[in-house]
Amino acid sequence: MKIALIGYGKMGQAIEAIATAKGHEVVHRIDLNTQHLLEKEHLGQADVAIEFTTPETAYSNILKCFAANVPVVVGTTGWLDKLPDIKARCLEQHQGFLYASNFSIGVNIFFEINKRLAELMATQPQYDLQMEEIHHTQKKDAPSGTAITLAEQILEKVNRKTGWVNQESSQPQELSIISRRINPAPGTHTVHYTSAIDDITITHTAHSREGFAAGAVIAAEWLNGKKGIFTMKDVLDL
Ligand SMILES: NC(=O)C1=CN([C@@H]2O[C@H](COP(=O)(O)OP(=O)(O)OC[C@H]3O[C@@H](n4cnc5c(N)ncnc54)[C@H](O)[C@@H]3O)[C@@H](O)[C@H]2O)C=CC1
Ligand SMILES: O=C(O)C1=N[C@H](C(=O)O)C[C@H](O)C1
Repeated sequence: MKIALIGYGKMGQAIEAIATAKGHEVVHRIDLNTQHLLEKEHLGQADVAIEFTTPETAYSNILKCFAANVPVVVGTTGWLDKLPDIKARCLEQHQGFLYASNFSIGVNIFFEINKRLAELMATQPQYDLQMEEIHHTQKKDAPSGTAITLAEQILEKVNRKTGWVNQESSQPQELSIISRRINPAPGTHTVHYTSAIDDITITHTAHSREGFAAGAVIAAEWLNGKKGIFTMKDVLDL
């Protein structure tokens, strides 16, 4: 499979190592100084694009993939206000698009555990809850995309929380997400349920970026040749 990497930073390089070890060919490494490679004549040479850039640039890069008729796997976080627009354009233009706030298999299993725990806690108002995410200091967005996914899953089930805030909160209806930036931290996410009697805590800790990169390559292999809007849940059949 011919891959165009859009964003050749920490994730782009980790993805290249895994993709080439699996026998794929990286035909473009697109970064700030090689923006001309986003044009259709170049990008169109790839079977699939993998986009890990910045919250400010993901949207226009995805549109370039649509224009070049190349399915795109997107891992960039912090741009979700534009997700409805991207989904609409994807369908209008008959393109392939797969976004995940976290590509690691472990986190996607953790998402399923989080949903089930929230379902059980929905009828147990004696438990309050709080979330925490820890990442390296170069991270641009807060809370993390993964934390937002976890919070949305919880809010769908636990009616005593009406929304999330990215700070400590004394308002019982607010789900507090605390963001910490410490080096080195590839990504740790925790959901704490606390009561006067006991606590239940679930945590996923990434030991490196390998899980995110391996998941992104699996997603690209799966998306190759497909049209439509997908997530990691489709890839892993969860
Ligand atoms: N969904 C997931 O599983 C994961 C998502 N991420 C997200 O991926 C994104 C990138 O993360 P890292 O690689 O760690 O960041 P990074 O800062 O190491 O790399 C980003 C790269 O994008 C480049 N870039 C900036 N604007 C660009 C443009 N217009 N076109 C092409 N390249 C451009 C930068 O020069 C830089 O090399 C972040 O939003 C992060 O939150 C990170 C890890 C896992
Ligand atoms: O920026 C990162 O590094 C990560 N970003 C993703 C997020 O925002 O959830 C996924 C992972 O936690 C690493």
